[in-house]
Amino acid sequence: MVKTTEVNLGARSYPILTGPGLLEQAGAWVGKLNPTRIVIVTNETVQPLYLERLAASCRGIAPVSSVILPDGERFKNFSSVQKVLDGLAAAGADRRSVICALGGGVVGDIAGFAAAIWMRGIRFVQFPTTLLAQVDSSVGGKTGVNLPAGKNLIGCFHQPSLVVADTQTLETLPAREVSAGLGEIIKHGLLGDAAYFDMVFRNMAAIRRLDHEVLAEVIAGSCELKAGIVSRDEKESGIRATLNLGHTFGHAIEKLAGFGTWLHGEAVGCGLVLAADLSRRLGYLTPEELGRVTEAVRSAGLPVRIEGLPLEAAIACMKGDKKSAGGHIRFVVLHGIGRTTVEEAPMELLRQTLLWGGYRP
Ligand SMILES: NC(=O)c1ccc[n+]([C@@H]2O[C@H](COP(=O)([O-])OP(=O)(O)OC[C@H]3O[C@@H](n4cnc5c(N)ncnc54)[C@H](O)[C@@H]3O)[C@@H](O)[C@H]2O)c1
Ligand SMILES: O=C(O)C(=O)C[C@@H](O)[C@H](O)[C@H](O)COP(=O)(O)O
Ligand SMILES: [Zn+2]
Repeated sequence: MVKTTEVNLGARSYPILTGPGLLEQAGAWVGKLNPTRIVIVTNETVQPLYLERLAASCRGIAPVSSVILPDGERFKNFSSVQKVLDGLAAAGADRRSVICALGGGVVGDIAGFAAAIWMRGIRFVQFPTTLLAQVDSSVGGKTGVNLPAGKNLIGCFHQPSLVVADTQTLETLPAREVSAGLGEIIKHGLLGDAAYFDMVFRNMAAIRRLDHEVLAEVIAGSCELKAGIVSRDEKESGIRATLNLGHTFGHAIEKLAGFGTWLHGEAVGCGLVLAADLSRRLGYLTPEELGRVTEAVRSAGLPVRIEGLPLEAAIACMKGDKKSAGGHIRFVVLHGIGRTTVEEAPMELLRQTLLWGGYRP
C-alpha cells in the first residue's frame, strides 16, 4: 500500500510516497520526470543492498549510471560533492538529467547539493533508506555538507521533485540507526501535538522492532508534520526554525566529538533533553515535563548525557550555529508539547544546563 503526503510549495510542490517494495516500482515514478539521463548517488554500504533494484527499475527510461561515495558523516564534505560532480560530467549529464539519492541523510544532503549546483540546478529524487531519512532529511529541500568549522555550514535550499521511501529497506538497518531515527521522531512529537507524542512514546518498543503497522503510522505522522511546516516556511524565515529543536546542542556534540562519533540522531536526542532542561530553567517546562522528554529519549535507546566534552568549546560551537547572530546564541525552547519559541537564553542558565548534561567545566 502506497501512502502519499504532499509538500505544497506552488510550482515546487512534490509528493512523498511511502510503502513497502517501492524501489522496484521507482521507474514508473522517475519516468514521469522524462529525464535524459539518470545518475544514482549512493554509498558503499547501500550499493550492494539496493542499487541494482533501483537501477533495474530505471533502465527502461534513460541511460543509468552511478556514483558510489564512501560511507559516513566524516565524508559529508566538499570532496564527496566533487566526486558526484565528476560523476555527472563523466555521464554527460545535462540540464534535463535527474539525480537519484539512494541512502540515508548523508547521501541525500550531498546528492541534493550537487543537484542544486550542477549546471545551476537540476532535478533530483530522494530514495531514503534510513528511518531518519524517511521521516526527516529527505523532506524539505535542505541540502549541503559540513566544514571542519561546523555542521551543514554550506548548502542550498533545493527541493526534490519526488521522495520515494521504500519502508522494506529499513529491514537491513542496524538497531543503532533505528534509534537515531527516533531522535528526529521524538522531536516531531514535541513539535506536534500531545496525541502524536504519546503515540510515539507508547509505541517505542514496537518502532524499535520495526513493527510494520506502527512504523507506517509514525513515518506518515512525521512526514505530515514536516511537510506542513516546510509548506508554510520553505526557507526558514519563521516557523521552520522550530525543526531545529535540540539541534543547537546536537550539532555542537557532533562537531566536538568528531563528525561520525555520535550519530546525528543520537546528538539530536541528547540535544532534546538539554533543550528541555534549558526550557525548565527558563520557567517554561515543569520538572515532570523534562522527565517525560528524558524518558522518551532514553527509551528510544539514545544517550541522555554527554560525559566529558568541554563546556567552553560547546559554547563557542553554538555561537557558530546558523540561528546565532552577532555572537548571540538562539535556541528553540519548549513551553509544553506543541508550543515553542526561538530565543536567546541567559549565559548563566546555559552553563548550568551544559554542566547538568555532563559537560566538563
Ligand atoms: N536535510 C535535512 O533536512 C536533514 C534532516 C535531518 C538530518 N540530516 C542529515 O542527515 C544525516 C544523518 O542521516 P542518517 O541518520 O540517515 O545517516 P547516514 O546517511 O549516515 O546513514 C546511516 C548509516 O546507515 C547506512 N544505511 C543506509 N541505509 C541502510 C539500509 N537500508 N540498510 C543498512 N544500512 C543502511 C548508511 O550507509 C550509514 O552507514 C546527517 O548528516 C544530518 O545532518 C539532514
Ligand atoms: O528541515 C529542517 O529545517 C531541519 O532543521 C531538520 C533537521 O533535522 C536537520 O538536521 C537539518 O539539516 C538541520 O539544519 P541546519 O540548518 O541546522 O543545518
Ligand atoms: Zn536533524
